[in-house]
Amino acid sequence: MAKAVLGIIGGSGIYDLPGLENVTEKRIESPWGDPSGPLRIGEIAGLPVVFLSRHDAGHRLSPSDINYRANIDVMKRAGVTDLISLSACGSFKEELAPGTFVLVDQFVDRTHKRESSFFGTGCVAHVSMAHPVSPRLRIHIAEAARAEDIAVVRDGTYVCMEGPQFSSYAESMTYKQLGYSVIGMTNLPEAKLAREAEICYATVAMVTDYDCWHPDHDAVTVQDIVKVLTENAEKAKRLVGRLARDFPREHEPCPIGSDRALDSALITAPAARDPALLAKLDAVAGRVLRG
Ligand SMILES: CSC[C@H]1O[C@H](OP(=O)(O)O)[C@H](O)[C@@H]1O
Ligand SMILES: Nc1ncnc2[nH]cnc12
Repeated sequence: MAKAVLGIIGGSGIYDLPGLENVTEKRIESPWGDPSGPLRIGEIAGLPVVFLSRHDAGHRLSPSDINYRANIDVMKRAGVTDLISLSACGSFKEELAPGTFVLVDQFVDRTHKRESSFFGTGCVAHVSMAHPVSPRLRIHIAEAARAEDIAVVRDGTYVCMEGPQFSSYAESMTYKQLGYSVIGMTNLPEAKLAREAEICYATVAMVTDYDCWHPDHDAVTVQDIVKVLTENAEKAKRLVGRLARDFPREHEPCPIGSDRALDSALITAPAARDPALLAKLDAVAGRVLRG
């Protein structure tokens, strides 16, 4: 069995991972372009942990400008088997108040400017996204949260909007009426690409606001979000510390096959494959392409 390597992508408010020990900062080259920044590679309680700040230091990158393909590719090159996103989000449910952590199990894609596949002309693949989140990872996160006395909601649907503007009132009401739980701007391209790269993925969606649907709350502003972020970030770091301490040292096979997603996904005949694209796919799909 492969050694488990835990990847953490930090979103808004999480630009570093205190508690990471023996850290080396590494800039891994990717054929997909520049990742958000260097990887911080270290360990927590002996477990290898790789951290990447999604928006980079100083929140330099907007959600539409993040190179999600390069980010997932370098995580794969660093050996990450299990990837957790720590993300800020707005809430569509009264009971999911700011400060609540939601372990989402479904995503809805409302983005339109993202490169969210490694595959294309010269090597076509269709992976399943029926269950985008690795159930085992969600269970481990929920157990770590219980041990740390951090309240989490164990399921929910995250709608990923393009942004960077927040939703209009009509959009917010529509998503609420459709029964979605939370909204953000970043997680769906990551979930899709992680699946293609056969990395187990889970999201900790940390509620910062009620978007703009709530009659008793003003429309969301960055200032409001930042106030809640600091508190959420402190809890998230505690959660990750516990998760890493208790995480299995061997990668557990994913019950829904996230880590074997390419077994039945490639459709382009070997003779029709483009060698240049195959070269770029070396890290994410080498397992199946090399045979
Ligand atoms: C700072 S508010 C909007 C911003 O926050 C979320 O970022 P992340 O998912 O990286 O935590 C949201 O997706 C937007 O990018
Ligand atoms: N209301 C909201 N909409 C989109 N992304 C968010 N991130 C945090 N709050 C958000």
